[in-house]
Amino acid sequence: MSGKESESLESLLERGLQDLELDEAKRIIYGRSWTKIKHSCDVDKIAADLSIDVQGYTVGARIEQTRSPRIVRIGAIQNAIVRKTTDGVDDQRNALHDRVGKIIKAAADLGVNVICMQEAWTMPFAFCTREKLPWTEFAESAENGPTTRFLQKLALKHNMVIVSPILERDDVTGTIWNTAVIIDNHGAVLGKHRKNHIPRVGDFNESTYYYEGNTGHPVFQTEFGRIAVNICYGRHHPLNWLMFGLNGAEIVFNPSATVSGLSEHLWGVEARNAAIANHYFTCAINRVGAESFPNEFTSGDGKPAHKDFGWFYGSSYVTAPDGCRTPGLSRVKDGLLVAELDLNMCQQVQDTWGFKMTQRLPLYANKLKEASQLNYKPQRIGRNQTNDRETTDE
Ligand SMILES: NC(=O)NCCC(=O)O
Repeated sequence: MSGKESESLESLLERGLQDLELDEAKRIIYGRSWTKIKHSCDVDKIAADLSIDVQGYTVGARIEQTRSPRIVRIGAIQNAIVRKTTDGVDDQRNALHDRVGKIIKAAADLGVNVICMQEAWTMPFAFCTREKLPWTEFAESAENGPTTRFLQKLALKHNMVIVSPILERDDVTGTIWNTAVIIDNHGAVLGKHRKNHIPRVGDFNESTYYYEGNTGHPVFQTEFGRIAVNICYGRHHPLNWLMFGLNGAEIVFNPSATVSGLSEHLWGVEARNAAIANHYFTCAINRVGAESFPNEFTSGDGKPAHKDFGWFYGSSYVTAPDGCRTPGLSRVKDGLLVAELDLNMCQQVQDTWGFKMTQRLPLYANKLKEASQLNYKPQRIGRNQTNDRETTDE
């Protein structure tokens, strides 16, 4: 590799494998393959005009006798920041509104019913700096801020549900939260969800800005299915995914911001496993590109002072309840992923595998209550492993 970021896992596979071998490799990695959507409009022109990676896939469920298919098209937008981090806050946010607004329009042309952007899509992921200004000025009201106002018009115009992960400034307390705002297809703010699990890893110094969320695990009932949002670091917590499932989610969006060298080998595992374990669709979305900040920072992890976060590797993808996933979007380009799915698959897979029947919630509820007590005694059997070696002065 010439030191340049590789385009995608798929492009690497396609360079090394041909035809049947390539199909077999993808079958082993991704499971039953999704079929490319045959769009009526000129997708290549959309991709060229916007300079984005546009991919569209469809997966069907079995036809039932007593229920019609519940076909929904979901969209994921991944994008780099548009302006420099040293530009004005309003200029940076407006440039992102303009860029993402064009991609939302393209998604509408491609028939998307529900769309989700990446985590904190209206700003650079500046939480690495631990600086309060100007970054906290990106925080805005979930219900009445400029971003929600901007998207409400688009949601109504395109008859589209929009999931907008932003930095929220609580209207009453003035506190800041990492929040996903859900706007329904009539332009109304349906509600919001605040990020449940806040990282303290690498340069992800988010706990400097906001606390763990206090909105629980809401599932939003929309005309295009029951949706929920698991924001980034929450993807590492299976109980977080579980609760959205217990609340009846059919699609869980995972808007994220994460970098190569930290999480890329986990990226294809966690949202995919959540879909399998909870019998719902997941949509993992990651931003792309590198973001450099004016002042050097360190994060107490031994790395020398630096001004950037590393490479946000995109690679957004969708997984069906049966564990079959789409290829990922580009690692290096802005992108729009369209996935057409039949929500009936959730119940069909649940009936086939039965995890909601076999998951033994009362057992684990009791065990978790015990394990969360300060005086918890781990259930261990057998001899203690003696780790202490004889030390000899040589
Ligand atoms: N935004 C965020 O929570 N990132 C934490 C790092 C990771 O989860 O990969």
